[in-house]
Amino acid sequence: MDAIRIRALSKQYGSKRAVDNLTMSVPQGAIYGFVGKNGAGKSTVLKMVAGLVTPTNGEITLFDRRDHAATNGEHTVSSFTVQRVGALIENPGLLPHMSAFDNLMAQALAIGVANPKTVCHELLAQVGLDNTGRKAVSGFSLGMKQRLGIALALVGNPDLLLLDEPLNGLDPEVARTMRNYLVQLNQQRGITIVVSSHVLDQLERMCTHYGVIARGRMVRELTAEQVQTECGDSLTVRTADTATALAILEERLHINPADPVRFAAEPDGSITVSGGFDAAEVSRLLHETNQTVLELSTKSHDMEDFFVTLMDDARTEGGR
Ligand SMILES: Nc1ncnc2c1ncn2[C@@H]1O[C@H](COP(=O)(O)OP(=O)(O)OP(=O)(O)O)[C@@H](O)[C@H]1O
Repeated sequence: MDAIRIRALSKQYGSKRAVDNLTMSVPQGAIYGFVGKNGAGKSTVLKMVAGLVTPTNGEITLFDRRDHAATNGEHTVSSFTVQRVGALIENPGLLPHMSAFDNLMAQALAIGVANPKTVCHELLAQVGLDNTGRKAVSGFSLGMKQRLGIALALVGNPDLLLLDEPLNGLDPEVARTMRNYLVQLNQQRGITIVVSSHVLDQLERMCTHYGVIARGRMVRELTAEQVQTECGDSLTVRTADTATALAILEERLHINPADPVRFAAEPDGSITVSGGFDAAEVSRLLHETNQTVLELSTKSHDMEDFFVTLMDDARTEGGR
């Protein structure tokens, strides 16, 4: 089951189309990295999923319940969404003169949580803020505020957590602790988490799935395994006779079932070999079959480059 399924979602602000016919699927149990440049539309999508912004058009289904739909500007958010979705989007909405505990209590009482004191004490301990006592939130560091923001989003014990750039501005050590905490929430409590970021590095070590958004459109969704495969090494083969070389490689190259070899004939006449290939075996095969080899070179695909290319993808559409 998908925790979130979005079809043809759009949001228009005056003449600005912030989200444009977007499709998105977040499997239940995933940690979904929502990647895009500043202004790509990440926050707007998350706000629509959380019911904070009304879509101009489209359909949002949460846990197979389509009670969160918008057509021609009409929008309803059910109590189901309010109860099952926790969100930290842009400003955590903290009450600056109150303590961390009182902030959590205010939220717990507002949404009618059972045993609010116990729940709030437990959450404070989980995010490492149980030693802050009566200290007002206005004196907290950014990292402490972000952690409190996450605790606030968790007060209602949601099944889906939406976090908009939660690691921004945190020093690397705090960001690492936060990442570990999110993975723990996901693995131990089964919470599906969507984390947006314009910095891939922040997501790399925790996500099971990725969605890349550019100019309000979903460019591509892929699993962490697919990213690994696409970012592995590839081999460029250029021979005097591309068609024959391709046929020989496809027929005779040893295929590893765990990481099958893939071939692509490129427009410039070269062949790209990716997956679990053995460059020495390719070379030997071409030599044995008397192919005239003009080029045989390996290329490493950097994950950062891979995502930056995807994030830039919409540029070629010539804007909107
Ligand atoms: N309330 C609004 N009124 C008008 N335009 C808006 C509004 N909210 C967002 N936009 C515009 O919509 C586009 C998408 O914004 P959004 O905040 O969703 O992007 P983002 O990917 O979250 O970027 P960032 O990382 O900078 O927050 C931007 O061009 C933004 O200026």
